Amino acid sequence: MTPAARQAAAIEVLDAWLGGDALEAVLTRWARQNRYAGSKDRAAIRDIVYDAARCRRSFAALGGSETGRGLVLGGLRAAGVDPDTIFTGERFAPAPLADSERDTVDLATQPDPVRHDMPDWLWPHLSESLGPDAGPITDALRDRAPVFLRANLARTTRDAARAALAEEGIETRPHTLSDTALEVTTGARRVARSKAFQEGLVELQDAASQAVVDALHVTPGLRVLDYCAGGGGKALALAARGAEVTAHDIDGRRMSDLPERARRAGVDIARIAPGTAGRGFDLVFADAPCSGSGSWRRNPQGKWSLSETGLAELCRTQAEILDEIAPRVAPGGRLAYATCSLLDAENGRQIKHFIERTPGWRGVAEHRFTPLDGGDGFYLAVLEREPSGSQP
Ligand SMILES: C[S@@+](CC[C@H](N)C(=O)[O-])C[C@H]1O[C@@H](n2cnc3c(N)ncnc32)[C@H](O)[C@@H]1O
Repeated sequence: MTPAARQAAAIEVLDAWLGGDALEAVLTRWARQNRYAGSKDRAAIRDIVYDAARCRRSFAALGGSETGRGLVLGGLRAAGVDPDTIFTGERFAPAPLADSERDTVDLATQPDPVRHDMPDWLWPHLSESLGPDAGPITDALRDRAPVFLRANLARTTRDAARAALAEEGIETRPHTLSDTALEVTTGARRVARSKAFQEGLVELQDAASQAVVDALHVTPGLRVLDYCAGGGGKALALAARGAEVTAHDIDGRRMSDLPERARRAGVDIARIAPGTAGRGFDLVFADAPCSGSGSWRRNPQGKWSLSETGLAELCRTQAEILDEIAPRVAPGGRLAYATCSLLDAENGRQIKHFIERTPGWRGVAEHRFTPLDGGDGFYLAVLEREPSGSQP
């Protein structure tokens, strides 16, 4: 496909997305209906579409309309590409620009939520949560996320994993966020098929997600309940550091890949049915459901689908989860609460309210990671239960 044909395909996909379909579903459908497109074409179209989804408002402003055509036009202008080289009207290319599409705007004159690609209602929450960093952090969410791997300490070291990947042509560099983190610099699309991955030397995991696990300072034999285990990314990292992990999730199906992932990683993780978590754990960890605002580089749809009522609902669920897990911590043990959110309502404020309403707990550590550190945005609070705590 020519560059112009790829942009035309992206216009079609974006129109379907703006019409309400999920981005991944539209991309899959487009590929099925256009089998002539090779893997390089599909990857290029995907990149165009995801860039436009991340930069929806600024591209729409630059392109003059919030349509697939407007987003693609705005994206070309943002990248400094002359749109007339793409909008040629030749076979498979988008139609030439109309006069009305030749007007351009200066992004610097646009309101903050447009310049930083955020919904209007969310901007005050972000400003309040991030202060003067709101602009730089939300701008970082407009970029593509790097691909990070976690060296699986249950099987190897970071240096050995790096060397094994390099033998397969996958180049990486250590990342400062975690002593297990590797950032892929070449060959990211080959990782999942590589021998190093298949043999469990590495896992795909964001670097800040790894840093969250590091900050839990797990020691071998520590009894950990991962209360919101989901696909098990953090459960696997905890087990690789020697913890005795019990994985729980309100939706047991979300943990269905965990046995296979644990086998590949060479670790044991006990899975329990929803609602059957016991008590007396040294550490109870809740990687809570959240807005996902720290990971909107990877899932840009999230920032447009989150609503004020949706956020309030998430905050209620997070408070309930904190109340559910607190009694499961042994006296003198720890509770850890994490989100991949940048919003104080889901993070510090949530913990402040928990400590206010729950006797017998004190905060011992708090960590905040933002995309400016390289990985996704994450929040972690670690609390300690008093040895003679008044919890039931
Ligand atoms: C952020 S994801 C977990 C990601 C996972 N820890 C990882 O590292 O791959 C949050 C998980 O919380 C689960 N969840 C939502 N509400 C819950 C609740 N009330 N109790 C337990 N789990 C819950 C969701 O099903 C989801 O799998």
